[in-house]
Amino acid sequence: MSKFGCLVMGPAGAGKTTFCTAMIQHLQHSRRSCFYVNLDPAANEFAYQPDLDIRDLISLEDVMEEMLLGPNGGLIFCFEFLLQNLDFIANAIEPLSEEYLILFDLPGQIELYTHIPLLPELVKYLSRMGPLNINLCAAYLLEATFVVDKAKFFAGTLSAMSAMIMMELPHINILSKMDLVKDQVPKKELKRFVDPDANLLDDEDTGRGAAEHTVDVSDPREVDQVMSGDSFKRLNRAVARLIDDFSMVSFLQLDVNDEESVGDILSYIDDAIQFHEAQEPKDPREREMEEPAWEEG
Ligand SMILES: Nc1nc2c(ncn2[C@@H]2O[C@H](COP(=O)(O)OP(=O)(O)OP(=O)(O)O)[C@@H](O)[C@H]2O)c(=O)[nH]1
Repeated sequence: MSKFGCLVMGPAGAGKTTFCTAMIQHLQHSRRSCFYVNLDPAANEFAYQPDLDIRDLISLEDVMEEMLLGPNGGLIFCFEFLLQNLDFIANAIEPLSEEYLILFDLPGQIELYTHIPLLPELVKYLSRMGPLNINLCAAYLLEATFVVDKAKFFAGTLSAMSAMIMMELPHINILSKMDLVKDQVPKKELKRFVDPDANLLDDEDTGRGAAEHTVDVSDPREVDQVMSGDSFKRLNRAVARLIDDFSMVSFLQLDVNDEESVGDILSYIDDAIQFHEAQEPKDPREREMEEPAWEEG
């Protein structure tokens, strides 16, 4: 029997927990079952108490105190500990039927999505490749307020791409907190961020025609000059073109105060994990054939 889930990812403060809350409410209104898993060992408050909470296994505060680690080292320790105690997740999830949507609320430390292999290892365990056999997708949230600063927006887009490459899961990118920008940024302009358009950066002074110069990276003054000058703008443009040329990233827009917007995102999640197909009644023999064979070790 398959299970269905969504990993909610994104930088600190992107609105992951708020999104999970809105999604739980929407699922409840639609009479659908939801299982909410908090995987952030530093989380504080929740509108909905998680059904499974990593803090019942290990808390970041205790780790930092006992191991004399900072917040980032502490988080890595917590995830390593979770990976050594996967029964903690399995015992809670194994009994769930395929009607449940399992929401995993992840921490906001960006390094988890960029260069530390802990999350891919967890994904492998949870997903169809592993014993829990969850049809998983990833929802990556980026704050819509980033559209005001185009370089920041493209840097955020790169982090979303990095997560896509690391997780190898069906992936949905979401511009969160749309309520904060929809009255400030014209709809037509916003559309250019939804399917990122490299020409956005051409709208600004891009320093075309600046003299080519090899930078001495050992000289902080030269590096400073580059980061605030023409080379930096050219680098931004090159990155934006790469994203645009390969149509690598596009965004859905989320306004958590608008039930329709939350419902639209849920439809994309359902499609990505093929939720509705699994709810159709099946011939028992067909069901048996679909069960993947998982071998221990
Ligand atoms: N206006 C507005 N504020 C939001 C929205 N979503 C989240 N916020 C606010 O943004 C802040 C961070 O929201 P969270 O949901 O805690 O973000 P998070 O990504 O879970 O944060 P971390 O767990 O620290 O990574 C809170 O103050 C929220 O009230 C939104 O859609 N609109």
